[in-house]
Amino acid sequence: MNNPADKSFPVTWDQFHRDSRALAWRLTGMGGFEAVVAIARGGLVPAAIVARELNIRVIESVSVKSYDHQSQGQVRVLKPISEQVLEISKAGGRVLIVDDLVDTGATARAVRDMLPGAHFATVYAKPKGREMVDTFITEVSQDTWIFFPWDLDVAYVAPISGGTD
Ligand SMILES: O=P(O)(O)OC[C@H]1O[C@H](OP(=O)(O)OP(=O)(O)O)[C@H](O)[C@@H]1O
Ligand SMILES: O=c1[nH]c(=O)c2nc[nH]c2[nH]1
Ligand SMILES: [Mg+2]
Repeated sequence: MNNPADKSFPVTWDQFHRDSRALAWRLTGMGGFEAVVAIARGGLVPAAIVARELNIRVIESVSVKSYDHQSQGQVRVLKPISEQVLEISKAGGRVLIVDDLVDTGATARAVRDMLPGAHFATVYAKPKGREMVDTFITEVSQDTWIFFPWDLDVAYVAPISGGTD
């Protein structure tokens, strides 16, 4: 179980695009990947960006859910990986799994078990889960909650001094 995080790390669309591109750069030269598996929903956005940069056309998704707001529960698989992509991996083909972040590593562990030997990449990583990931771009502390642009809106924020004017 995760405690609600103390710190927040808001990410804009520009920053997320830049960080996802940086992930693609880091993955170049790691061998031609035949397919990308995006962990929906958060992994869909970086997977699209990475697949575009690395010219990968076979895109699969696996739907895994474990959080209600900031509380973690059991990892539930709502949509499995297709036989076609499992076969690519079993035949020795390189498969790239992409997610937006790894936190406790529970999601990554569940998906890794489905695709042993695949390369696992995330844009962000927290310390508890980073060992589960082969490649990531930015590490944040465990007590930080990352706010992704698709979960945000532009809103008023009170001054740092606490005053209202
Ligand atoms: O390392 P963990 O502790 O397992 O946490 C990381 C996972 O949690 C979030 O997904 P979530 O299950 O909230 O679903 P979503 O992608 O649809 O937002 C995030 O996108 C990762 O997939
Ligand atoms: O939007 C999110 N931000 C996070 O830091 C996080 N950790 C697990 N799941 C998460 N979702
Ligand atoms: Mg997710």
